[in-house]
Amino acid sequence: MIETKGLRKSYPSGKHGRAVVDAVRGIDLDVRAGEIFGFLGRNGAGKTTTLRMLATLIRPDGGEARIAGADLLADPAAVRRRIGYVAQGGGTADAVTGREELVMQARMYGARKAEAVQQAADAVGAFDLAGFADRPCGTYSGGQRRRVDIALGVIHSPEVLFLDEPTVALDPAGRGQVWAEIERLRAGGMTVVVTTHYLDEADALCDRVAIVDHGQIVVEGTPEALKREVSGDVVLLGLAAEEAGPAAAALREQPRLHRLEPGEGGLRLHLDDGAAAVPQLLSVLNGAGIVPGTVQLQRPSLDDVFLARTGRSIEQS
Ligand SMILES: Nc1ncnc2c1ncn2[C@@H]1O[C@H](COP(=O)(O)OP(=O)(O)OP(=O)(O)O)[C@@H](O)[C@H]1O
Repeated sequence: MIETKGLRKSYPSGKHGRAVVDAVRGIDLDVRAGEIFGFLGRNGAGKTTTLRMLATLIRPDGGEARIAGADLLADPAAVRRRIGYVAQGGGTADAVTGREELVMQARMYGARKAEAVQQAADAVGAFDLAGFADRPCGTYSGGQRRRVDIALGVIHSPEVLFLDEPTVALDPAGRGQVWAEIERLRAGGMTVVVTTHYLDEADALCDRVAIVDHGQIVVEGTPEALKREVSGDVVLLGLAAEEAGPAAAALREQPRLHRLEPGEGGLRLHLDDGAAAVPQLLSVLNGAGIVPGTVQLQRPSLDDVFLARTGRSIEQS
């Protein structure tokens, strides 16, 4: 549905604009129809610039892209008709009601007056906006406003929707509502590309993700596959202080074990395939007369993937 090759963009920077910032340095993407694709990266990694290029808002300096069958550089107007774009922070005005915004948006896409009113009414129903659609947008909660933003982005039934940080600054309930809408759109067959730096959300909701760093994709895949590639799980054994030494001695030769260290009221074991290893560990400990008070298995998260692939956590700029 979206294929890009070597997409790049630089901006002039410095006092006289002579220096350049290479914001996007050659991005290859292959987003499939009907998937939620997550674009993950730190502030300044190049996510917004990439999205804005794909949404025809800025022209790439180089590379090529096809979106929903149309060529981005040769026929941006065709691309524009087939996509929706919701900017970071959206575009609603405080004094205007959600319904009025929806009608104006439908008109902008060429609908006649009556048709636009009907499309706005349909959107109010589909996005469950009836409770507030006739109040000015300035009175909405963050989550309500974002739902109106998304409804505006899809008023013309695009094939692809680009969402830039749709859940930033929302409380957990608002984030949940926004993701529920995104999932509903996907269930209706829409392809959704979303940037976020909430890795837990991306893990739970994206079919595939790409991690972007310094304007380039460093890795791409399903959250599951990426997490599997980060070697090893962690098993935490809760042990009495006097048991930790003998337990460490008994476990040191375990085949799947990479590292063993004291930690969190017992021992912390780094090993492959923790779920399979746990019964064996318990049986070895049992043989040494030790029964751990607690056993906890920690699988790698997308944060671990991010750290392993970029050398820093997503929170560090
Ligand atoms: N109009 C501009 N002029 C100059 N530099 C820019 C411009 N827009 C973006 N940049 C720079 O390009 C780089 C990439 O910015 P971009 O906004 O794409 O990153 P991002 O990953 O979306 O970050 P964020 O999550 O903070 O929005 C940054 O170094 C940014 O400062």
